[in-house]
Amino acid sequence: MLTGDEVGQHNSRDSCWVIIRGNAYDVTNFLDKHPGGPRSILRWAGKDATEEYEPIHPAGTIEKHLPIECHLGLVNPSTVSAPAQNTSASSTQDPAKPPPLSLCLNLHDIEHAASKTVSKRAWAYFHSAADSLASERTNAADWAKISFRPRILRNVARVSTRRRILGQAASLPVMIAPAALARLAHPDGELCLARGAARYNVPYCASAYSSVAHGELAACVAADGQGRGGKLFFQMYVPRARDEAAAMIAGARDNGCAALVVTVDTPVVGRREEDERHSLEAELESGVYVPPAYAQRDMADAAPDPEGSEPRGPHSAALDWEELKWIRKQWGTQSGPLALKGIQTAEDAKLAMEAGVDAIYLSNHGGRQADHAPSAARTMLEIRKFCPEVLERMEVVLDGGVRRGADVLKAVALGASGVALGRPFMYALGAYGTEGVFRAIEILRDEIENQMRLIGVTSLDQLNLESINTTILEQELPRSLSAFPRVSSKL
Ligand SMILES: Cc1cc2nc3c(=O)[nH]c(=O)nc-3n(C[C@H](O)[C@H](O)[C@H](O)COP(=O)(O)O)c2cc1C
Repeated sequence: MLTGDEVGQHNSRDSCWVIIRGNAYDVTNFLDKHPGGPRSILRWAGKDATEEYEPIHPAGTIEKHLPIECHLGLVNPSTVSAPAQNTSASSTQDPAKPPPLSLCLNLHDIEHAASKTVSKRAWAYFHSAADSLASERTNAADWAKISFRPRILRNVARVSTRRRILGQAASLPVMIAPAALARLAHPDGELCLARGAARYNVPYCASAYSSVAHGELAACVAADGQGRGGKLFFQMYVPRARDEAAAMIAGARDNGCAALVVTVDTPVVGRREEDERHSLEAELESGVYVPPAYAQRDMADAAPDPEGSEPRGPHSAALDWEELKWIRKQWGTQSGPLALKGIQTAEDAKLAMEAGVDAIYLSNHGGRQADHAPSAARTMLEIRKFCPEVLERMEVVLDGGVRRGADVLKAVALGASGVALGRPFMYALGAYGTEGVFRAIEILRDEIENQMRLIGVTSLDQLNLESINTTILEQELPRSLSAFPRVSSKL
């Protein structure tokens, strides 16, 4: 059995050992492969890193990524000193009690409860958006620019909210968007989302960076013990190495994921200043480096790229339409649809169609990637104006700034089969765990049903462009695009 002192001697970039759950690991050769960058590991070189590691890594991560010879064996616990710096920044404990869940009447109330109760680190990660925050603000503002054209006297005693999303039956036109690292805010993490998906039969698109193992999520989504069940989709960030990408795709298939959603708006991670600021402030306060939950900055200490100046982020910045063909082949056509997440222009929607993709997912990543990016509502209208054939040939889902049942219905009227929400579900699980996720879905369900009655529709397929007024947003669309020379200026 090793001692804490022995491990402590390997505390540098040249020889870096860490202790996790009582075992020592040699991570020297893994430093530059770590998706979060080497610095966040080096901070723990020679020490017990369990507290930092636990909330953000799913079970089995070490076994998957470290060759067996790097597993050094047990460390005598009586020889290991407690972590010197237990910064409140990394705490997942919730110091304040949220108000009773019954007082949350809408998703904004849940967000408010989360802002008071989740750790500062989790809040900074969930809440942050890129640069000037313009993309995030546009998302909310653009839903408000669309109004309804309510019809009356239509017998709306019974309404149906059923929908198919990425090929799967769902009880609502709602999907849980991929969002990473939920265990930063709650010990059950993404399991809370999976339970919500199972109970209410809505799809859950699990993030590649889920802090709960995908196998566990798949088992949880498949049944909630009462004969209900949802569907799990897998969101993939394409890694640099093809063998890693192939393993991810095979894993998604093995776990029975019913769709592969490839995120294409993330050649580098957006500059999320709230997240970075929290990390810097926590570092100042504690005197030790506190990594942002997830940011490009942490890559600064990675070894230089021998090939030149390609960004050192965790995802492939070299991903292109050619590489997509390879992904298409790996996933095949039997396992469910392949969707591209992060489409933001009519041109790329058309290219996706020509590339044989089954569905597009309009998104600016909740305003966390490109600054001044268009909202999904705007992109949808752009597609309708310049290449409407895309909507006949491919399913469209979208997200960004959706906070009300009315927003969901506007998106459906624009042509979306499903509408995803990211932050609201993270806030819900952060403040209230699984019950919070249940409540968030119930709020959306009630708002959707009520609004359907108030605008005179009894099923979602009755919604179309005549159900809404998009004049304000249309005025902000590009007048012409060289890729579509023969398009009229009307929708
Ligand atoms: C905390 C957080 C983590 C996220 N993680 C991922 C991810 O791992 N993969 C991904 O494709 N998108 C990710 N996103 C983006 C969401 O999938 C989604 O596009 C966005 O949250 C939608 O905007 P909304 O938060 O306004 O609903 C994340 C968003 C948040 C807020």
